[in-house]
Order: sequence, then structure tokens, then C-alpha cells
Amino acid sequence: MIYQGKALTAKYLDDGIAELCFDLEGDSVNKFNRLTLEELGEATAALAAEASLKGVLVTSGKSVFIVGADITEFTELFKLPDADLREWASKANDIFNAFEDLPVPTVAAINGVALGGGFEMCLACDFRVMSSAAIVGLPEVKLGINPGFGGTVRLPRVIGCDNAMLWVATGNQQKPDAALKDGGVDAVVAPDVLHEASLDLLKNAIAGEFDYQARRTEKTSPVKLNDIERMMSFTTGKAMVAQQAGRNMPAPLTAAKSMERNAGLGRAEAIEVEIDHFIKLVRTPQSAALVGLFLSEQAVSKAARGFAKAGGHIKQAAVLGAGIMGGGIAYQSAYKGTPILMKDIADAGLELGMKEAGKLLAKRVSRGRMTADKMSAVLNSIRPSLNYDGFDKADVIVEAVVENPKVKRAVLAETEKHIRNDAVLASNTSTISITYLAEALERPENFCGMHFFNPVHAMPLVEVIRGEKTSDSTVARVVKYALQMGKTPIVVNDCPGFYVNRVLFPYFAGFDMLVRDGADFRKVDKVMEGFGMPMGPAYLMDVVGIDTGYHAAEVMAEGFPDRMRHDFTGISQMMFEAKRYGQKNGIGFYRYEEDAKGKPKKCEDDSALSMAESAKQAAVTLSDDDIIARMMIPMCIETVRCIDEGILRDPADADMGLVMGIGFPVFRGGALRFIDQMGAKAFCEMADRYADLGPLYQPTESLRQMANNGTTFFK
Ligand SMILES: NC(=O)c1ccc[n+]([C@@H]2O[C@H](COP(=O)([O-])OP(=O)(O)OC[C@H]3O[C@@H](n4cnc5c(N)ncnc54)[C@H](O)[C@@H]3O)[C@@H](O)[C@H]2O)c1
Repeated sequence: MIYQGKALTAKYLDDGIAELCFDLEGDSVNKFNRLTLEELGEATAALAAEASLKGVLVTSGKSVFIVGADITEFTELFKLPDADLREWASKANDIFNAFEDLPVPTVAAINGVALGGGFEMCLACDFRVMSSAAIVGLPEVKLGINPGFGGTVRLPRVIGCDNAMLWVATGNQQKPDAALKDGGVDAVVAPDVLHEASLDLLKNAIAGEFDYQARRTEKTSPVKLNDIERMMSFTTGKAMVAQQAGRNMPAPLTAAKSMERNAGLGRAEAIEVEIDHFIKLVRTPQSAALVGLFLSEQAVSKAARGFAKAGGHIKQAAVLGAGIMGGGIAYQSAYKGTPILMKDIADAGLELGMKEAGKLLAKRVSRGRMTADKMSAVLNSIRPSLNYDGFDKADVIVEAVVENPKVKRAVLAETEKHIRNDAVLASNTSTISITYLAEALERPENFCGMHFFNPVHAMPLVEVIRGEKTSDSTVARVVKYALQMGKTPIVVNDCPGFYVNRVLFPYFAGFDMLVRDGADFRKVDKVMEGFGMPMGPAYLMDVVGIDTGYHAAEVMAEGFPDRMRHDFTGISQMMFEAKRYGQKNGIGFYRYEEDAKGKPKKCEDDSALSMAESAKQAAVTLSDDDIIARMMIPMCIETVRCIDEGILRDPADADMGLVMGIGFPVFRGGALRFIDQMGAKAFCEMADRYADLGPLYQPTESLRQMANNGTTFFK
């Protein structure tokens, strides 16, 4: 044994060849936490001291290679002052450099995921052999930072500047074929021969057949481009990166600049440049939001797994209603392997549901992501029906009929008679109280909400809504089913609109008030899209359906009359009354024409502009900041109310819910992160400036307290 640690070991195989194996004790994956980094330093020193050492094979004892840095350590690490952060990064790079400088050839045997710091470890080796089951890449920009262990230095020297800029600026994971084609790895082999093939390569390098020294010189010297070539490559690359990333995401362009500036330097100076850019990005609010969101995502998944523990396996599902949502639910369930019965009252509905599922599957087949055999197997596992035959076999039944309380209560009560006593019934209602629907049932404890988002196959979030009488085992079954469907469930308590719609409607109310006060809705859309929303509020209403939105707004107004009932006729109500329902009937805030691909294309419409003119009651001067504040304050305050009232479990659920449910910009983290980054005090002061807009703009007592105490939602 050359080195024995808790994260890695180094021992001789034979003939002076050592194997450095990463195998982090007590964890299912390898990651670069403080311990692993420290032990890599110690193991490298121990290897360097071995007089008989001829070569080093780097392997992993887990199913992954190394997943990357330990992001749970980032929050504390990133709080360090610049000088300390620089010292940490320099020390880490000294360790990687020392490994790269070992006096013998080194080969990485990449058996599984090797991302971020994990792939930077591979780049510090002379040669890289990749299993056909592995993936590699430098995804740091997705956390708002750039690689910090030499990735922006070694990668351009290994695969060329153009390729490196693409890899780093997109942060995309690279599959074996692509990695090999670009030169990121030297060979791709089947998983079962990886160890042997990597060892062979190492032996050949030891025998002098492969010039490992030349590899090293290339990695530690300036990039081999003359000044003009370098300028051409980076100028074009940076323009492309800037355009793709947009102005809200500084990391991709900063990473590209780091590569540009370090390209002409030797390793030591080049690493200094990387560290400068790394520290700059660590200080951005985007990186704080993205790292925070990553941690929230982990917390949400962990909570879901906890809920689902007692859920058992869902063998058979059923759905009532084969409309937009029912069809989507049937497709997703079948596609992810849970057979499903789909019942409707009309043949036409069933046909439509099956056609939709068929279309989605055919798309996968045409893109080479599914075989025709698999497609027919999936389609066969959806059984359309006009009656309840087979419902006694279903473990979970999801109701997705029209959004009408009377119809829903009748359908649920009837269904309960055809299912097993231990089967779970869930409603996909968008707004109707789960406790109220449960009153129609004999077994209300077996009932809860299961709120999917449209389109079901694309939207990751499912709200699982606990009614007053819903049992824990019902929640467990439904959370389990959501996980089987590949969705991310959050468990929320019952209230009008549940969580996502409850906070979305105050946002829409903010929009109505803006138009009332003279804002051009096209400008509001543009400003909110610039803020990072996937679409502005007027366009979003058109996509959701203005009729759907109108009915939901009524439910919300009934539930929270003090703040959600308008005392004026807003533009959305005027649109509804004029039967302008948005995309579904081709006209709303915008007019929709079919583009060449048959998709609805948004066009401006004069009659919408004159309606907005008649909705106008004032001509307030509104800056972009006013628009953002007037849209965001009601949403943020309502989110805080959901926390205060225990509708949500914790802030992680709140922010993840908005990111996954409405596409809230990831680089802002979510509504609560938005308040945190501004500070509760500044947020309350901002809200107070708009106090004349009514109760939706009044901070809660809890927010005022946070403002006084200087506390935040997230650590
Ligand atoms: N469309 C959305 O964006 C969206 C998003 C989330 C939740 N929802 C909710 O999902 C539910 C369904 O919405 P949708 O948009 O799919 O509606 P839809 O009108 O497209 O589909 C409803 C289907 O239910 C069928 N149906 C009516 N009565 C039935 C019965 N007794 N038994 C079986 N089938 C019956 C209809 O024939 C129709 O095919 C609603 O509660 C809605 O609020 C919709």
C-alpha cells in the first residue's frame, strides 16, 4: 500500500504500476470535497516518493468516476474573503499540478460520470480512456461559475480553443462518441474491458510507445496558435457565447474570456487567470442563486424520497378524462413504465388522447430516441375505455375531467364505487379545494390532489395536495407514483390555488393593475422576459387560456377576497368577455397564425391594443424597474404567506416549485431567493413605495420581522 485514505487509496498492481482509486468512504459517489482534495495531495506526495514507480492508473471504486466538486461545501467556501478563496484555489491547483508533474505516465480509466472537478482530474492525467457508459464535461457555468481546478487551462490545450469554448460555455455533458471526436478522451471502450484497456495503454506509455512527455508539454505551455489565429478564434467564439447565454448569465462569457486571456500563458500564469475569473463569478448573485437552487433541488428530491418510502410500487394506474391533461398523464405514465387505463365519456376524447400520445412517441422514434417496438409497447400499455372495466386493478386513479366542482364531485363519487378499498384517488384540479371535493367521498382519507402542469410530458413539477382528511399513506402512494412518472413532487397543504397558482394570480393581478395604470402590455412582456421569465404575463395568459385563467381567478377571489378581488374591470376580464381566449382560439392579447411547422406564431393585434387603451384609467410614468417591482412584489409576498400558513414545507419547496412550475428564472433562484438577495428590509421598503396599490403589496408581519432582524429564508 502506498497510501491509504478515507477517500482514495494508492497501491501497486504489478511491475511498478500503481492504481490510485477514488472511493469515498460512507458515500454512494466520489466527489471533490475538502477531504478528497487533501488526500489527493497526500497520495500524490506518496507516489512521488516511490523510487520504483513506473506509471499510475487512476480509477474509481464507485459506479461513477467523480461527479464533481462537493457543492454542499460551496455556500461556506464562497463566503471566504477574496484572499482566502484565492489561497484555497491555489492550493487545490498545486495539488492537481503536482499530480500532473509526477515523473511517470498517468492514465484515467473513466468508468462513469466524470464532471467538473472529476473531469479536471482526468485532464491532469496524460491519457484518458472512457467507458462507453460514461459521460464527461465541465458543467460549472450551470452553477454560475467557471472551472476552478485548471479546466479552462488544460481543456483548450487538449481539444483546441473552439471546442473548449463550446464545452465550457454550454456546460453540456459529453457522450463518449462526442468526447472522442473532439479529442477530450483518447479511446472509448466497453465497460467490462475498461480496466484492462487502460492498463494496456499505460504499459505502452511506460514502454515509450506513446510520448506522455509531449502531452504534458502541450498542456503546460501556451496554446499553439499565433496571435491572429487566437484573435479570430476567440472573437467569433465569444460573440456566439454572449448571444446564447444572454445578459443575465455572466458565467459562460467570463469562462470564455478566461480561456482567451490564459491561452498565451504557461501553466502557472494561466491558472492565476482562471482563479481571477473564478473569484469574480463566485461573487455574482447568479452564482449564489444557482448554487442555492442546486441545494434546494437536492432537498426537494430527498424529501420526496422520504414521503415515497411507504408508497410501495404502483403497478397499475388509471386516469379519468382523456383531454389535454388526461392524455398527457396517460402518455407519461405509460412511457415511464406504469400501465394505465384511460376512461372518457366520449369516443372522440379517447381518440384524441391516444393520438396525442402517439404523436409524442413518434417524435421520439423519429429522433432515434426510441425504437418502433418500444413505441408500440408503450402505446399498448395505455388502455382506452368508456367504462370502468379493470379499474378494480388500479392502485392509483387520477381524475382529470373538466374543471367544474359539481362534475368532479359526481365523477369522483362514482369512481370510488368501482375501485378497491385500498386504491388511492387523486384529482388534477387546478384550483378546487381538495377538502371540498373529499366531502363527496366515502373514503376521504384515500384522496388527495395531484396537480400536473401543462404540457405534462415537459413540465417536471407535480403538486401533491393534502386535504384535511388525506392520510399519510395516500400521500406516500401519490408521491411514489409521481416519482415513477419521472416527475418532481412537492407536498403542499390544501388552499385555493394550492401553491403555484396561488402565487401566480397575484402576479397576474399586478399585470392587470399595470395595464390599468397605462402600461403597454407588450412592454410589460418584454421587461419580464428580460427579467428572465420564459414569457411575459400577457403571452403567458394567452398560452394558459384566458378563459381558464378567468375561472381560476374567480376561485382565487372567492378564497382570498380581501386581496384577490379586483375593484376595477381588468384587461384580462375584458379579453374573456370578448371571447378572446388566447392561443386556443387564435386571439387574445396577441393574434396567432400557424408557422411553417404548424406551431402558433405570435403576432401583434391592433384590436388588442385598442382594448388595452380602453382598460387604461391613468397614465402613470412607469420605468422598467417599476414594472418588475409591481409584478414581483405580489408574487413574492404571497409566497411568504404560503410559508407562514404552512401550505409549504420549506423555502426550498417554494423556490423549486416556481422554477419547475412556471419557469421562474433559475439564475434568480425563486421568489424567496429574490427577497433574500435584495434583503427583507429593502424588499419591504420597495413594497411600501407601492402601498397605494392595495393589500397585495403589503408585506406580512413575518417579512417585517425579518427586515428588523436581518434574517433570510436561506442559510
Ligand atoms: N389544461 C391545463 O393547462 C391544465 C393544467 C393543470 C390542471 N388542469 C386541470 O386538469 C383537468 C382537465 O383539464 P383539461 O385541460 O385536460 O380539460 P379538457 O377539456 O381538455 O379534457 C377534459 C376531458 O374530460 C372528459 N370528461 C368529462 N366528463 C367526464 C367523465 N364523467 N368521465 C370521464 N371523462 C370525462 C371530457 O370528455 C374531456 O375529454 C381540469 O381539472 C383542469 O383544471 C388543466
